[in-house]
Amino acid sequence: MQVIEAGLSAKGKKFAIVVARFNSFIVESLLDGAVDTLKRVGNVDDADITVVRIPGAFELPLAVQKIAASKQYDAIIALGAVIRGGTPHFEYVAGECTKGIAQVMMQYGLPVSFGVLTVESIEQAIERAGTKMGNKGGEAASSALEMVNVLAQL
Ligand SMILES: Nc1c(NC[C@H](O)[C@H](O)[C@H](O)CO)[nH]c(=O)[nH]c1=O
Ligand SMILES: CC(=O)[C@@H](O)COP(=O)(O)O
Repeated sequence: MQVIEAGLSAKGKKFAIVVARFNSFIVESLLDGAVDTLKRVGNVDDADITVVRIPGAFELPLAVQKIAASKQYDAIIALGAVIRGGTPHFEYVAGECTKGIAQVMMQYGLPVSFGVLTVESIEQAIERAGTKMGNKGGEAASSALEMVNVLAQL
């Protein structure tokens, strides 16, 4: 049996983090978690991390696509927070964001981590942005580190 798996150290690799500004009080904590994981777990240098800010989760796929097309990065981490309101708006924003990011990942064969919260309430968002349910930005960064290293072996 051959097993291909990889660690998380990715010194010398380049990462772009795309940050949606909508619900920024949550997303900034996801960004903190992602940067901390890249540096502390992945040994990634500060100079190898680029942060790109955009308006909202709906814009994430286009920004991610443009970054992937630049061929300057080994992985992209998409961060945002879509919080359900009183109308069906949530379904459209979250749906297009998810679908679009997945499409870019497949189109370019580049790891794109999905660090976008899609939650029912602000409380659920807070829990996932560095409190009792962990930090989903950090988890997305961890997935990006692992995928960069796994893909290098395939
Ligand atoms: N409601 C949320 C949005 N809405 C804004 C859209 O993402 C987009 O910026 C706007 O429609 C202009 O194209 N964005 C989030 O990130 N989170 C939300 O909960
Ligand atoms: C993404 C959303 O659902 C939310 O921000 C929009 O709120 P609403 O549905 O109350 O307009």
